[in-house]
Amino acid sequence: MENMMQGNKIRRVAATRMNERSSRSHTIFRIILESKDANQKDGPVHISYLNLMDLAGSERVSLTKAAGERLKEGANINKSLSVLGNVIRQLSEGKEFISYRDSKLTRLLSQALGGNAKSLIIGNTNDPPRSSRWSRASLERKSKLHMGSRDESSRHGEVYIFDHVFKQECTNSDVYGSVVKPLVDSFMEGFNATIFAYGQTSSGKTHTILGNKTDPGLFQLVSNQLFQHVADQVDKRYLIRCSYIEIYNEKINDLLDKSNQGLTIREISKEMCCLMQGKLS
Ligand SMILES: Nc1ncnc2c1ncn2[C@@H]1O[C@H](COP(=O)(O)OP(=O)(O)OP(=O)(O)O)[C@@H](O)[C@H]1O
Repeated sequence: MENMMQGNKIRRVAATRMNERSSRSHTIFRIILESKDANQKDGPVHISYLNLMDLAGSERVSLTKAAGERLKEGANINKSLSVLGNVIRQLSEGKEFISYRDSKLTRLLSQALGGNAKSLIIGNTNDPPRSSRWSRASLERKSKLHMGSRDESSRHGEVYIFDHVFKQECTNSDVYGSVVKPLVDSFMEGFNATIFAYGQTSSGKTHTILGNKTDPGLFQLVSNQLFQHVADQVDKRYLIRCSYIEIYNEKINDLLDKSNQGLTIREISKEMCCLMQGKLS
């Protein structure tokens, strides 16, 4: 936890007209869980990944009045979010070719988005919203119409289905209990999972992931559940590894080690992946 907080100090943030501490990079906090049967010395090792993503917010220059370096950052943020949107659309339409390689963000997430990996997108919205379509009142009203379980919003032929719409006064723990915990349960059962905080600038994405003393964020809540689970499973042995990186202007920087900047992505074959999971040995 302390390392994570240290990492946040070197994450790129800057003041814009929309947010005094606006994230200028996407961050990926990744937990890798390795587990094996405590009674089987050479038994298989199961590996699963959980990514907690604090995406930088999409920006409109007309609102942020960005110029110079801020403008360049904003352009990179918008471009990578657009690639992420394309990838998610291609996956949901079952396309054969998925354009993972169009941005560092999607390259790093390729294993966590495809296959039988599970994803959850938490859409944060501003108050007042930039568009009435995304106002809390509008979403809450529709949520009530749909008995609070699923919500649909349709305009220009687009249909959005929400698992849940939360009220303005809800806490990170409310979000965690309703929609995040089931995903973390799957992760501990061996599925790869990714949770995105997504939305416009200054809509509270970083607050969702990091929280504060009175309203702990998802990072703290996931860690609590994970370590409690590990402590309860006496017949299993676990290894937990973490990484915390940012993608800033298409450059990957290690937030846990200041000297480790401009990292390159190395890909491993599917066979090697299976070997690592103890399926072929
Ligand atoms: N639910 C909340 N409770 C209390 N404060 C909040 C909440 N959501 C957001 N804030 C506050 O609003 C401000 C903007 O939030 P935050 O920085 O999390 O937005 P963001 O979506 O990550 O923005 P950006 O994309 O520009 O980085 C911060 O000062 C944050 O502490």
